[in-house]
Amino acid sequence: MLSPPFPDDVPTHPLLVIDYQLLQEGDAAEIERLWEAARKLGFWYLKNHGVEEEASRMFEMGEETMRLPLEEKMKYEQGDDGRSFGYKAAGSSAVDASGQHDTMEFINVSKDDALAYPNIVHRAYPSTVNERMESTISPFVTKSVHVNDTILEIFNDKLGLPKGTLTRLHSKTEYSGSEARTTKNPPGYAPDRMAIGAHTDFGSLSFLHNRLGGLQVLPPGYTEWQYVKPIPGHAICNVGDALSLFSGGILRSNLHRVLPPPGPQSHLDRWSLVFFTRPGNSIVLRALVEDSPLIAEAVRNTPGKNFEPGETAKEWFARRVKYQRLNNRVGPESWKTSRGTENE
Ligand SMILES: O=C(O)CCC(=O)C(=O)O
Ligand SMILES: [Fe+2]
Repeated sequence: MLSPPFPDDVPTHPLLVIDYQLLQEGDAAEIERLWEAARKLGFWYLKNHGVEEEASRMFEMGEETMRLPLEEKMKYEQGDDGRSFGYKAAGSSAVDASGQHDTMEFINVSKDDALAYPNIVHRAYPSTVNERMESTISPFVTKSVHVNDTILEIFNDKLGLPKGTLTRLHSKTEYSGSEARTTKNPPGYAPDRMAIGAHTDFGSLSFLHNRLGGLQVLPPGYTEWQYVKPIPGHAICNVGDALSLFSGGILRSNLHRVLPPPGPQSHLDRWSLVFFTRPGNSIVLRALVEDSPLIAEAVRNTPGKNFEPGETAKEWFARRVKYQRLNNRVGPESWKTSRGTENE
């Protein structure tokens, strides 16, 4: 898919490029660079991840799904009770406290549903999803889980946690909010109109595939949003709230948002694809202070911060999704209720 280049006259933020191949080989210098990226910004590029073909097929699945009549897609809508799985129509969520609506549609497929197919764990999906569950979605999910698990194991060691701690919190045997998401944002909106509002991700790790620009980060100490330039073959990875809480804030869950693609890309449909790894539903989100002296020390050194929101991963996730939905909005306080680690 050839598209006009990302413009060179907009502010971009460089991310460290991490080589997944080297991570798998246990390369100490590469692990150190990943550790730096995850603590300082919480975002990095990942190359040599081996999921390019599966990602391309996921984009095809997304195109087939978004081409369905809106009425058909709405049969699989995520609803207002805080569930993410299913279809999210453009305009159903707020992008800020004023209640401005988002412009992006999603299809979210649960990891559990993809891997159990044709059995249903959580819910049913449109025909275009079902037709590609085995050929496209399940292989993408399986590979993405493996990439994120590899990174979680590295963080486990660097955080000084007993072996297998983070793996256990993201267990293969417990259902979770982990999901694959394909998004579409149509052209025609003002260049500064948010497609998705400023947020931190809700789970542990996000594995994002972008073709066009539009993703922006607000790096620590900055007051101006910066674009993250898409690089062919490079995924964009980031830390989410759950992992930030587990680590006592050592790992950074950074604010980001999506605008229309800048410059000559602005007249195109913008597609993106994410795999979100989230903890098992029953896992209580809190700093793992008893398991790691490093985490205990990090918490001691940031006395103003609350690393114990008193929610399970499922509750945290549902609250955040639910109160972003405009159907649940009663005022600016609804946006506040939907927040995670953003304001800390
Ligand atoms: O589309 C993108 O580039 C990012 C999407 C995102 O931040 C999200 O879905 O949480
Ligand atoms: Fe995000």
